[in-house]
Amino acid sequence: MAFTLDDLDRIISERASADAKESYTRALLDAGSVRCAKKLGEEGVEAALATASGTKVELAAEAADVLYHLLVALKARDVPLSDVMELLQRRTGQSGHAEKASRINH
Ligand SMILES: N=c1c2ncn([C@@H]3O[C@H](COP(=O)(O)OP(=O)(O)OP(=O)(O)O)[C@@H](O)[C@H]3O)c2ncn1[C@@H]1O[C@H](COP(=O)(O)O)[C@@H](O)[C@H]1O
Repeated sequence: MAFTLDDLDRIISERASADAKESYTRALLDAGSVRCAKKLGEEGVEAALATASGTKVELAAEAADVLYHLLVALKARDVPLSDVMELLQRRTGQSGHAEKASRINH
């Protein structure tokens, strides 16, 4: 079966209770949400650079880093992945242009 974001999220939740010496995830969470935010920002920039001028392999690797660090950031702020997926699901009925207009008008 294909590996999913839910699978990665589950691993991150499990590793959150590991020892920080053994788990990069636990070490990041111990360092706090500002450190998680910094890593997410760095990986986002690296993914953007790879999108503009990297190879497809480089972009795939940077995208993997972004997804991992995004899930850790959500964990650091106690935002369940299911809340994010629910928002995305609600948006499926409309185009991106209509979704943007609805945010601007609120
Ligand atoms: N998917 C990932 C994953 N993707 C990226 N990374 C780490 O994210 C970091 C990327 O940051 P950089 O490239 O800037 O590397 P760095 O300079 O060493 O990082 P820092 O010292 O700045 O934190 C690297 O250390 C990567 O190893 C990940 N670390 C963990 N996972 C998953 O999380 C699971 C649990 O990991 P642990 O918590 O370490 O057991 C693993 O089994 C994986 O499934």
